[in-house]
Amino acid sequence: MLTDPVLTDPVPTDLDFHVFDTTLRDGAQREGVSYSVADKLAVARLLDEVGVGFIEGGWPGALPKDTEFFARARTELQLRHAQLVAFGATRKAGVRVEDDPQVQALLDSGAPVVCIVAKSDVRHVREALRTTLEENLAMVADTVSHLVAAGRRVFVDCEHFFDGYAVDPGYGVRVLATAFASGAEVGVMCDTNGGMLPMGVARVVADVRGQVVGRLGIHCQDDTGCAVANSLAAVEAGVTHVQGTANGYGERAGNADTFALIGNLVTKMGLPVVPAECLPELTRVSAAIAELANIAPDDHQPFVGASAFAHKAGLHASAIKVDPQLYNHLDPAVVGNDMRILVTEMAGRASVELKGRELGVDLTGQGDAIGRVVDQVKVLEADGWSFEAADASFELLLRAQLPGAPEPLFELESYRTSVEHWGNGVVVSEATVKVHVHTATGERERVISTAEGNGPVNALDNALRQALVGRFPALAGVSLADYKVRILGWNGGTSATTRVLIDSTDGAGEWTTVGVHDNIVEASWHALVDALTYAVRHRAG
Ligand SMILES: CC(=O)SCCNC(=O)CCNC(=O)[C@H](O)C(C)(C)COP(=O)(O)OP(=O)(O)OC[C@H]1O[C@@H](n2cnc3c(N)ncnc32)[C@H](O)[C@@H]1OP(=O)(O)O
Ligand SMILES: CC(=O)C(=O)O
Repeated sequence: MLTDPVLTDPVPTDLDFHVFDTTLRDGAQREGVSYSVADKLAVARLLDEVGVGFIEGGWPGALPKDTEFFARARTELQLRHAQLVAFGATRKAGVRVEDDPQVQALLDSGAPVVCIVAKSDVRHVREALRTTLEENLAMVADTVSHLVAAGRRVFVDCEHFFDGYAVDPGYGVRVLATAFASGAEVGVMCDTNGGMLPMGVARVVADVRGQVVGRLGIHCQDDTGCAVANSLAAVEAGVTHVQGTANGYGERAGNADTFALIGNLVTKMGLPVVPAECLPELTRVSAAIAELANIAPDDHQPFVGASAFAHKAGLHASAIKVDPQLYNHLDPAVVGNDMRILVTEMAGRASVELKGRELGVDLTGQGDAIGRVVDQVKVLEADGWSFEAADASFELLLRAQLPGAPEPLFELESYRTSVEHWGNGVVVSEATVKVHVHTATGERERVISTAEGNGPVNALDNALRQALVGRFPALAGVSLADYKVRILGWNGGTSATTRVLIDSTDGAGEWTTVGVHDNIVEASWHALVDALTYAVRHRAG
């Protein structure tokens, strides 16, 4: 019997339904992903926070890292909701289950649940396993009974179930029936090659339900882009165990996305498959796992992406102003996400009003100013400017149209930058700025400042901040965090319109500004001036 359980009893939902996450097993089969054991432990903790019932941690015995993961999980993982699952295969053909080291490693892992993969397509049994259909059934029966006798809960992943069903439906059903008769708790129908569509999945699941007694599950790969839809169709047809991976990471095109599955099952199908308090964790956990996997988050991912509730079109904004539900399929807060309004060339007056609200700018009675901002943004965007990612530049532009708008921080007399390549291979930039700064007593003071930098923009930034810091001390704590350049189109020769985005930080927060010009240094200058102006007006004290 199991003597050293890894986990405490899970906190049940009020529904008999399994959400089974395989980020750490199938998700790790995605090209480019390689978790350390510490990463795997961190991912497991995060998955537990979204309330999944089962976390498949890997294949102990096959991968040393996974063996270590299960060993460390015994002392380092305290999960509140999930049970840990060890993945493995049925015993080898012609080998006694007691003598199969791969099966023994599953027991040694200490995981309270074991999920074994079994062949359920006659072609795979004959061609890949090179054994008989009867021996494959014996492999399933022996492995399941052995693990159950040792006190494990056993789930069986029936590989290539749907493809096999098209060739010999009776055999896949026999594999499921054998698994259940041997003590398996779940028989999972796998769309291993990911070639199914929802209609086909629903048909097969409904057909199989009438032929076996036991909990059926679904595992879908995303090769047709239908993994989530296929899984939901299977639920509709009667399965009560769904497998997915965080952000849909997985072999080839990936798996069903656990977060989209949970979002849809709870909010669209009315199935409380995770504890209610876990649902708002989806967005945070999705981003944190992307970080650990070292994959840039997909902003457009349903439910949890940064753009999942971002509205660009003016007509959308005008309806959202009346009622956000008119253009949102869900209140974003339900899954821990936020609605955002984007002000671009596609904006109308309502977009600017809502953006103003988001930025904390009071636009009551400012109809004319709002109209001027809409027009100005359209003209600037036609010239290559983009305020979508540059909220700080937009806020300065907006406030400049309001009564009592503040004076610029300084007037520019001139700036100059140079790049020197010294004989020893060192490249140094220098910049000089000449500005007129308004002093506290209202005088105009001419300041000339020269500074070096590792590039012309860095030198300009240093020289300008040096010129202004005496008057605006908060600038001492401001620095460039990121610098992005986009060439918007060649005008011939080396001339092109260049858009520069600058992220600045004062240690407590970040803000983004934009500049556009044919000359990259001048484009950068615009973005720099906005960055420092924003720091003085909206970050200082
Ligand atoms: C659909 C899925 O995603 S299932 C998950 C697949 N995951 C992985 O393969 C990742 C981890 N895999 C590994 O580390 C290795 O492949 C190992 C350790 C499992 C096996 O490595 P090796 O012993 O070198 O074998 P190899 O990978 O070449 O072949 C797999 C063996 O398992 C057998 N096998 C395949 N599926 C099953 C099964 N369901 N039940 C029993 N045996 C199986 C094959 O017949 C083959 O046996 P053979 O060596 O006697 O010909
Ligand atoms: C088990 C599994 O990962 C599959 O069949 O795709």
